[in-house]
Amino acid sequence: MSGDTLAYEDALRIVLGASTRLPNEACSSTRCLGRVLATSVTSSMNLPPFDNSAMDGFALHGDTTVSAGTELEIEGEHAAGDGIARTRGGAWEVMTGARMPDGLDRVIPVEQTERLAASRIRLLAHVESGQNVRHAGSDVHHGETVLSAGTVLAPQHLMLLAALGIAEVHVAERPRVAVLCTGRELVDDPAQPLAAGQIRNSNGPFLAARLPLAGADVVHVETVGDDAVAFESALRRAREAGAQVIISSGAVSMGRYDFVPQALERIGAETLFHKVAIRPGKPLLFARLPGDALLFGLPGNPIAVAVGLRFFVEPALRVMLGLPNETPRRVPLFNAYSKKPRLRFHLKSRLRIDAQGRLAVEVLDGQESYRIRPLSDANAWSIVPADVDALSAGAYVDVYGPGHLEFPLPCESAA
Ligand SMILES: Nc1nc2c(c(=O)[nH]1)N[C@H]1C(S)=C(S)[C@@H](COP(=O)(O)OP(=O)(O)OC[C@H]3O[C@@H](n4cnc5c(N)ncnc54)[C@H](O)[C@@H]3O)O[C@H]1N2
Ligand code: MOO
Repeated sequence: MSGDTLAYEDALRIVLGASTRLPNEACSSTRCLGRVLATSVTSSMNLPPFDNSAMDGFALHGDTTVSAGTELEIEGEHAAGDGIARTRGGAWEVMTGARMPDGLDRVIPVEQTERLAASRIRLLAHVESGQNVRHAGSDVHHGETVLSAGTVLAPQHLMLLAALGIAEVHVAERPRVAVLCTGRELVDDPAQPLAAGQIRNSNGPFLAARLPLAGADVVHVETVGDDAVAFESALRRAREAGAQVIISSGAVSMGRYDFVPQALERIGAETLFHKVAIRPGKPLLFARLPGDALLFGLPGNPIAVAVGLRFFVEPALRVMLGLPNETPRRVPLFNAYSKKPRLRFHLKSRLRIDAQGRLAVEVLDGQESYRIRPLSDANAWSIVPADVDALSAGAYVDVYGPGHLEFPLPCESAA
């Protein structure tokens, strides 16, 4: 506890303890981008599958070095894609990627040869055994483990799977998540003019856009007014859509219309905590619903929603996906920062390269939880722990990427 409010570390422990690993499923290797590999992948072939030429040139054989000046008959031509060819002791004209004719063990590039007649060459350089040959299995050998469980599949992994002819992999099921935004002030349709007191729903589109990047499948999105009955119906629809995690925004604080805690009590949910010693997002609520779906009641302010997603929901998604807890990067502060003690701060930040080419993190101006403009300039979060009140420029802070599967490397320099 921090004062009478739960410390972030304790709240996180509760979230992790309530989250369970999802089952695995088979996934076509052409459609597995971004999925988390559940079982390691082993190659059942050599890569390259056969000895082949690394150069356009001439394949030949020798017991030792074949010397410059040697003259050879050209027996034939062998291009990438050609099948078996057998030597009678001469040279074969080969193209890059061509299977090495049987019995030949080295390749001399065409520019190191001189054409004497239509079918005769002279070597202009020595050639050693194995020279310019890409041997079978030299990249991946049969039986080798090439990808380990927990790999988040990226395009380079799909390249490897394709090269190895692996059609299907086993991945963790994607957590199914629903998003419910509360507030009668909210307008969903961007074309609808705002009446007095109304605002546009920005939390809904943010969550719906971020969740797939965090490995989740968004199965239901709904906006409801300040109405506990409508909220309970929306919870039912979210669960009917198969949601294992429900994220709500708004109505968890102290106001007259902050009905989420009471609605949860009425449907028999178990509230695991309400209020955490953090800023922003202090009134955050976490509950287990009947039927076991988890509910994250995020405070309505947009940055409280962003922090709730990043530092509470995403750690739960990692457990569900079979990923270990995240380790932050330690990065020096570009600017000094001070705050009041007792709350852990999650700060909209920007990783930058300083004048000496070193990585630094800048805490952006405008940290209030209603200010979304600085979030659009941010590419990272930096953390100032509850027991720290002032940090000077150059002090190291924990830094997290914008999503648990993303870590930015800035390309622009600090002004
Ligand atoms: N007396 C107190 N008042 C407040 C406290 C407190 O401790 N005592 N905590 C403040 C903090 S911190 C936060 S955060 C907010 C959280 O309030 P709620 O979760 O009840 O959220 P709402 O009141 O529904 O909304 C807060 C704010 O966010 C705007 N909002 C809501 N949903 C959306 C959306 N989908 N898109 C864009 N903006 C949204 C809403 O209009 C409000 O301005 O409570 C403080 N008050
Ligand atoms: O938690 Mo609130 O988001 O500080 O405004």
